[in-house]
Amino acid sequence: MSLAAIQIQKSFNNTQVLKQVSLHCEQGEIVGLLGVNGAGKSTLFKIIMGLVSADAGEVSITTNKGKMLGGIIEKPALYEYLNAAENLRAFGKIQGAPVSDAATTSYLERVGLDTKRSDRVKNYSMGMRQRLAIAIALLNDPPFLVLDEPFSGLDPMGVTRLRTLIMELARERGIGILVSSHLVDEMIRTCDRIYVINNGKIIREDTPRALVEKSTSYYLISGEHLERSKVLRDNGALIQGHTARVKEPPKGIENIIKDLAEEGTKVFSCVPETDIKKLLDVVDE
Ligand SMILES: Nc1ncnc2c1ncn2[C@@H]1O[C@H](COP(=O)(O)OP(=O)(O)OP(=O)(O)O)[C@@H](O)[C@H]1O
Repeated sequence: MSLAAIQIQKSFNNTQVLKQVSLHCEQGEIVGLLGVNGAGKSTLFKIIMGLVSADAGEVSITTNKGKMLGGIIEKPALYEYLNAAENLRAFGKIQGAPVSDAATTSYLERVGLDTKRSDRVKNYSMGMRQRLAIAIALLNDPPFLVLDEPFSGLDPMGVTRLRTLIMELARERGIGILVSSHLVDEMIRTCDRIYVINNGKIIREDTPRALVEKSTSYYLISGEHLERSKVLRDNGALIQGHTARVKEPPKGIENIIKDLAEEGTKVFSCVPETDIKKLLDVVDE
């Protein structure tokens, strides 16, 4: 089973916002669409969801399932004055597939929401809303999910939990997930494959590893007694407390980590300092 957008074109008021955009997502795969504000992510997802029509191109979903696609575009739309179970039942009715009490509980459990909670969703945090919206999108078990900027507005804990949920849905349930974001770090951590969109055009398709390499010049290394490290000094690192900012040398960051281990410096983490502009600049050259 696969989902594909093929050569999609779209203009608003004579301005082309999608230029021959093609992408695909297979079952169980998490595919990212990474781009800055206004790049065309939401428009493409709306076209894939059938909410907006394309001027040219086609969306193809090969599946034998009844409901092919579930999704959240922009902010999750929920009935504020209903509780979570009532929301699921209301959306089930709209989708023409009434949800039993047992199924309601199972959908809430699947997205990690408290099945006992009975107050209206008006009181819910952004993270809880996203989860409930995903439960609604999962009604009738579509093989594909489209999530537009699901991480926006979440606190760091909410981001981690949502990422875990997305990964579980893909790995354990085989759902193909298309997810958009303007955050390189989030895409790198979450996705199997990433498309970069700029000015309505897909300008690259990469693995997370390749994107880290292309979007990163500096790494933040956390560890113990970094100020005593000769390796960091020799590599011109800027050290502040337990953190050192170091430029990746031509021989690769992994060699600095290896040298630090040999030197006896304890390292807790090494995180790339990603910059989306580096991905866009390369193409502008
Ligand atoms: N209905 C519309 N009418 C006119 N212009 C539109 C419409 N919808 C989107 N656009 C324009 O299309 C371009 C792409 O917008 P889109 O919302 O797809 O970008 P995005 O990458 O999702 O951005 P963001 O991350 O800010 O949501 C923007 O210039 C936007 O102003």
